[in-house]
Amino acid sequence: MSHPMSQKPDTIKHDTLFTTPLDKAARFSFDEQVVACFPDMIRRSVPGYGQVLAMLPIFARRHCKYRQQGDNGQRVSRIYDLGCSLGAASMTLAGEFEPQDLQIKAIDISPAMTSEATTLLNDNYPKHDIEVITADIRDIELEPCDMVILNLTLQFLPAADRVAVLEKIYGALSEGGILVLTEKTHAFDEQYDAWLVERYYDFKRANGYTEMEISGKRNALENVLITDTLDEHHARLSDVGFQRHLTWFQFLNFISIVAFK
Ligand SMILES: Nc1ncnc2c1ncn2[C@@H]1O[C@H](C[S@+](CC[C@H]([NH3+])C(=O)[O-])CC(=O)[O-])[C@@H](O)[C@H]1O
Ligand SMILES: O=C(O)C(=O)Cc1ccccc1
Repeated sequence: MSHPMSQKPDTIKHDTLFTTPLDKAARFSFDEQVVACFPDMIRRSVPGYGQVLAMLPIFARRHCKYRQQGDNGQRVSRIYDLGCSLGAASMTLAGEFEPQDLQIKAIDISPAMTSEATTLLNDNYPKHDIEVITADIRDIELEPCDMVILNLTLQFLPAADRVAVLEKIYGALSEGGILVLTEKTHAFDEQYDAWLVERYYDFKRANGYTEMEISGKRNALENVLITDTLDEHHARLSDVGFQRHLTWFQFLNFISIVAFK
């Protein structure tokens, strides 16, 4: 399987966003500048990003049982990709399923992201039923579905809004369906956390980021990307009704949980 974002390599810019000193107060935002280098940025900044994506079709194969009614009346599996950015998760799924088997709804609040995601998904998978929607995932209603993907998205919502989004997902999932929740976390223990953060910066250095880029991005993400601990994630999933949820992936401070309906 080719990497989902390797389809248009000539148009992907190298991430140089934090190579020059910036206004210290500048907040990170998913604007056109980030969109242009996003595949490079996320690959170099998120340990295990490609490995997590590659497992999504494998999970879908086991948990999507064509229970939903498609727009044309036939049975399909409906999958939500919430905070889809450029649609990498949707792209990976489309690549492994026949067009008639899936209905994908990919949602992101950033118009710069959804505009580019629409082009990428339509160009690569014109026959698939993929709808890209520009919306806040806190506001939308979810239709009955078999799989929900929150790949590095919940961490960008205000902490107070996270329960309501997860409750909505729990309510929409069919029996046997799954939520895949991937997040950056922090460790409760300060020493473990310091170790993980330092090794994460080593990971970034190994991927070519300089000290200025690392500290610039850290400042820009302050109060924008707000991490929970792994325990907080599991407690919240229990609170909204999920009786079974398992950490299936961890790479430094990045984790992925599967929650079973
Ligand atoms: N309230 C919101 N509603 C909708 N979208 C939102 C909201 N808040 C933030 N976003 C969107 O969540 C995405 C987070 S990136 C996801 C990567 C992708 N899942 C991937 O598999 O490549 C992760 C990262 O950059 O670390 C951005 O596109 C935001 O616009
Ligand atoms: O780069 C970081 O520090 C991260 O936590 C990952 C990331 C990747 C892409 C956008 C925002 C955060």
